[in-house]
Amino acid sequence: MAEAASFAHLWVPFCRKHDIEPRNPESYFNMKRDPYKNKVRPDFVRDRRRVKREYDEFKVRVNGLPESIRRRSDAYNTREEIKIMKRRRELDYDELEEDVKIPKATWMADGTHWPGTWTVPTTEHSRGDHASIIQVMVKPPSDEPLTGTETDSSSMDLTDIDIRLPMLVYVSREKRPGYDHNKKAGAMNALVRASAIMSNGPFILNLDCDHYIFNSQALREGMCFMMDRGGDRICYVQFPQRFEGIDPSDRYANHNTVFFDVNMRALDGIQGPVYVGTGCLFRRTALYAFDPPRTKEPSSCCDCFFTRRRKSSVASVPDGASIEGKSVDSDDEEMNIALIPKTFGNSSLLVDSIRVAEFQGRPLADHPSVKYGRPPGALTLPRDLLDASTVAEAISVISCWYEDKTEWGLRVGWIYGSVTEDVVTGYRMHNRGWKSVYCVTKRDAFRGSAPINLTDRLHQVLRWATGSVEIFFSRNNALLASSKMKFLQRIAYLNVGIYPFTSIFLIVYCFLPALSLFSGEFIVQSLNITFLVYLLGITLTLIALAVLEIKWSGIELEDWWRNEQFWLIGGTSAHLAAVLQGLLKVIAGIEISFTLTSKSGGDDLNDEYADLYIFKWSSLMVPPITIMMINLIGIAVAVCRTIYSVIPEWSSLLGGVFFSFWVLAHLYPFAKGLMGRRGRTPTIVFVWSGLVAITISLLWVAINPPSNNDQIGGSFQFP
Ligand SMILES: O=c1ccn([C@@H]2O[C@H](COP(=O)(O)OP(=O)(O)O[C@H]3O[C@H](CO)[C@@H](O)[C@H](O)[C@H]3O)[C@@H](O)[C@H]2O)c(=O)[nH]1
Ligand SMILES: [Mn+2]
Repeated sequence: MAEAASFAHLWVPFCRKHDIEPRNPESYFNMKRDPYKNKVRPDFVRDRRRVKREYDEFKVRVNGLPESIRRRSDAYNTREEIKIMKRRRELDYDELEEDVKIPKATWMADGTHWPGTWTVPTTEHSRGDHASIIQVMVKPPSDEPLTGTETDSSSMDLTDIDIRLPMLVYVSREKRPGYDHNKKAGAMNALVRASAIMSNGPFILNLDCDHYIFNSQALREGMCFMMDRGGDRICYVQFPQRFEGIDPSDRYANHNTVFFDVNMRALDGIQGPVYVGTGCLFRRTALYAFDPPRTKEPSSCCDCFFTRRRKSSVASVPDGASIEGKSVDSDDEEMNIALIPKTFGNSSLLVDSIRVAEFQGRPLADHPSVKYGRPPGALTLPRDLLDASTVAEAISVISCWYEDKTEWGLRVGWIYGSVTEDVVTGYRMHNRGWKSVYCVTKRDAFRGSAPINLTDRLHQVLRWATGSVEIFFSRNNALLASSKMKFLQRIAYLNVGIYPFTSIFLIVYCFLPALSLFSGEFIVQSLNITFLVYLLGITLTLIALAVLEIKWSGIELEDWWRNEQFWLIGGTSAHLAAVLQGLLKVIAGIEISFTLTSKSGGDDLNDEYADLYIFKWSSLMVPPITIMMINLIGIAVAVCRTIYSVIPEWSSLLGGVFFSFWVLAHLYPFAKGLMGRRGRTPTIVFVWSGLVAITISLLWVAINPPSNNDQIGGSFQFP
């Protein structure tokens, strides 16, 4: 972090001077595009060369860190040992002659112990057992712009360039064995509290560790929504997730275009997109579980804070002053103060910051229609300097016990207890009546990496589906939504909870064509007019839906087809597993564990998409493999029968085989995934699925022996 912060002092002014995009040095320097296009400043070439060199040196230093930290720590540890030995000798202990045992500590450059995990982990210095850490890596900037100067030829000319950097703070919350740290949601909540005390920005951008900013102007676009008239009723602005490093054919629908360019856009027209965990700009007070302003029933739920807040802040410019001394009705006030530790915990700095954040997040009162606006100039007041006591308070709010007996994770902040904490967190806000906005920028706002091999992708989908099943069986089921949630939004959230259950029907549909080939009977016994009309109606609706989806969203037909394919692949494997796991959890109370989705590292220099071919066996693959096998066997059996029958009915065979092919076409990417790069599929896969397929086939034949008429494919005939 220190290395990055120091590089930033050169990098950020460089980006500002020459309008560099993206502002991620790694992807900027690896861009395939001509870096000199549209660049006119004559010193660009020199500056770029200089920065590139610094960046390369920075990378090499970072690579050398494990080694240099080890050497430094060894030196310090030896020094400590010598010190102790000397002291012993002075105290005449030398006859004991025993070895000095001191822990192999990891040391920082300033000669102190690293508070976090040590290279040789010990108690209080290991993963899951260490103190809170807050390090201010870049100090808060000045309030006034600070321009650079013209310097000697060796470095950059920064005249008229604002060289300020935003404050950068490293935060690692306290971890102790025996505490539930609530994974990402817990981490986010610690960050929300620490930042409330240290900077208290009224808006919070949240990015995953595998995402970066691709468009430095995206935030402004988000802010436009927040600051617009009525923008104070927006809880968050969600940007689409875009991915890099995905194989050009996007075999496993990693881009998720149908979700991000159809579903999310559609939701934008109702109450707003769901929160998808990253690339999201939040209003801080919405995270604090307040209702949006101007809700019809002000004291409907337990949000007494909001009532107080509104009453007291009509004309005041809060400047971090404490709640006391405000002209509010005293009864109300007492109740609220008593409630605060219960909701937000025992930090008065944190509680005081809430009102400031609310005030600063309001739209500018520059128009009569802006209610509770912020008077112009209110934000230009210089901010307080960071002092030691503030940092100490920030450290205390990221301790393990801080959330005890508070509402963090229950009502406030990111919600705990779900593997898809994001959906639940957003749902709670919509449920309070907040609106969200979907912001699709012309140039991608953020970009991230996604798991591109089959196994990791399936596990990712499994985790999402598991989260959905959990939501279905929890109080966050949209059936129990409040009246503040719009009707169609409720349907959408209901769908989020229900979709994994469709896997049950999907599985049946995938087996039916094969089974009808085995039995020689079509699924439908008699094709009457009513049935055909229904069938036609449904088919036309589906086609119309697809056409509209493609037309409105502007996605490619290929994207849509990939999505259909992966819907079936995920549906028959991950969704089914999620439903089973979810039922296990609800009925038997057996907990689910999941692993962090692995990233496409791109270590293989020869093949950019080497990860795509990684194959790890997973039991999730059994159902799709079985479906493929059975359908293939079904086709083979039907073809044989037709060939050897007295009067071969080719058209009816075609009718039956068509449906099997339809299923197989969906599973094609999956089959490709199984093959690996050079067909290195573990034999176990085929042994297992072969066994399962044969068992099912035999069972079917035993239960339902084929009828004697040689009509394979049943009475269904193609014209
Ligand atoms: O114990 C944990 C696990 C995860 N994370 C963070 O969570 C992010 C998401 O994890 P990842 O393995 O990348 O999962 P994805 O499937 O790529 O994530 C999607 O789905 C998650 C929940 O389903 C959301 O939290 C993510 O924002 C969303 O991008 C990571 O980047 C981490 O920053 C933690 O902080 N602590
Ligand atoms: Mn991710």
